[in-house]
Amino acid sequence: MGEAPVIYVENLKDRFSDGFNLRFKGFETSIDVGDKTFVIGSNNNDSISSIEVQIYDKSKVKWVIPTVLGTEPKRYKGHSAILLNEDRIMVITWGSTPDDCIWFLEVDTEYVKQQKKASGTEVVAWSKGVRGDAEKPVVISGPSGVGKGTLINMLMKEFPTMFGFSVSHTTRAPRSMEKNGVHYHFTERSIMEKDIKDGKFLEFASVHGNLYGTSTEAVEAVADSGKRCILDIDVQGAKSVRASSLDAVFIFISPPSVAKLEERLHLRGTETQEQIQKRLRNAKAEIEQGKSSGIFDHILCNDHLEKCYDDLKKLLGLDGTTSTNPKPSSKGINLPSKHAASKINNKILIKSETPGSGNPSKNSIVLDVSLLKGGAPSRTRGLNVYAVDPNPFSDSLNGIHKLS
Ligand SMILES: Nc1nc2c(ncn2[C@@H]2O[C@H](COP(=O)(O)OP(=O)(O)O)[C@@H](O)[C@H]2O)c(=O)[nH]1
Ligand SMILES: Nc1ncnc2c1ncn2[C@@H]1O[C@H](COP(=O)(O)OP(=O)(O)O)[C@@H](O)[C@H]1O
Repeated sequence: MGEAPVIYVENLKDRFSDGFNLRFKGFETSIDVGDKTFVIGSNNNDSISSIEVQIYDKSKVKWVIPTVLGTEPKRYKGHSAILLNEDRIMVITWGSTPDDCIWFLEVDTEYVKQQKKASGTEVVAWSKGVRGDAEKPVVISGPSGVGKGTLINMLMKEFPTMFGFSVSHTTRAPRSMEKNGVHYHFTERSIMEKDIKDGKFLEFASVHGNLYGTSTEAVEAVADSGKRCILDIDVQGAKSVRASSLDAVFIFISPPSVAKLEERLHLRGTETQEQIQKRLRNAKAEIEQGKSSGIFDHILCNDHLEKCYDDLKKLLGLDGTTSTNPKPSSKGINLPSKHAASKINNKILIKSETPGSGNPSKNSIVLDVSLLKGGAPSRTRGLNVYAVDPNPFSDSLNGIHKLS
């Protein structure tokens, strides 16, 4: 069956005595990937920092502190670490809440390779693990004034439990009716630039002279609530999302003519004449790109609003033939607060090590990682969870049943 020990908890201070000061005050694990050892340490006594990563490069005989991208796990009591596919380490935290106990530290995925190349430094990236799957997000692009916001509002009004809007960040000033946190997160450029550098954004672009971007959290919060996420982003942003790990449906809304676009922007009355002219100049390139770049799965012309809305609903399978019930939000995983983990093929067996919990197989859980999807900078979805039937005579994974 090929069960392999997968937790390597060692005292690295003894193993590597090259004078490098390991900073962890709490608990640490190490995992070998190629000629590197990744040491993940939690600082239990520290009120500020929770988890750190250090790398021992055996070929260069030196320690490296990598750039850590993404949102890391919150403070916890300890963890198990398991290498998957030679490119990511599954970190199962002890004593965390059910929705916060499975994490992936990506060490050599495509995303990490790209980031290493771009920064010229050692990079690792966190991605939170989530049970089950989410519906594909819907990316809607098109020139300013074409009617994206109007169409999205109609959809959200008709199907309030089904769709959720990805609230972007922007450095542009709010319009009079816009609310912070609802229409946009209005933010300072320096803060947004730092968050982008820290890997918190799925995509960003400079549009009409302002910075706009979709944070990973904006999209994942909608998916976590069981709703289908809608993104209203420009063509550059759509191109970035297309190249990312997020699997989405891409729709371009085109105007019947540039003259109609101009008329709509004037009637909307939210921009100055100068701003309108800038948006119209950009519109021509956006329409060309939208129609020819191959980014978009569907192009809809918004001439007559009701007709365009009906077409949009058809594309999304909302023409009455499919159920419009929202998917249940992804549930967490109740893990024993202290446990041992081992890997058998694509299954991770987690056994309780909590004193007094009795029969160890009683609290055993299996995480199936064969259908994982996504990854940094977003969540890693597709985790399946099974309970193992209590069986004092067997350590095997026979008799497992899926937890709903
Ligand atoms: N790349 C990217 N573009 C965005 C984002 N949010 C909004 N945009 C785009 O920025 C452009 C300007 O948006 P906005 O200032 O709200 O003006 P409007 O399109 O005229 O209503 C539009 O093309 C939006 O689709 C984002 O998070 N990322
Ligand atoms: N098909 C349409 N025909 C005429 N006006 C429209 C149509 N669709 C949207 N509008 C109007 O055009 C303006 C711009 O629409 P909006 O949704 O704000 O565009 P965007 O979000 O793409 O910038 C709004 O005043 C809206 O009411």
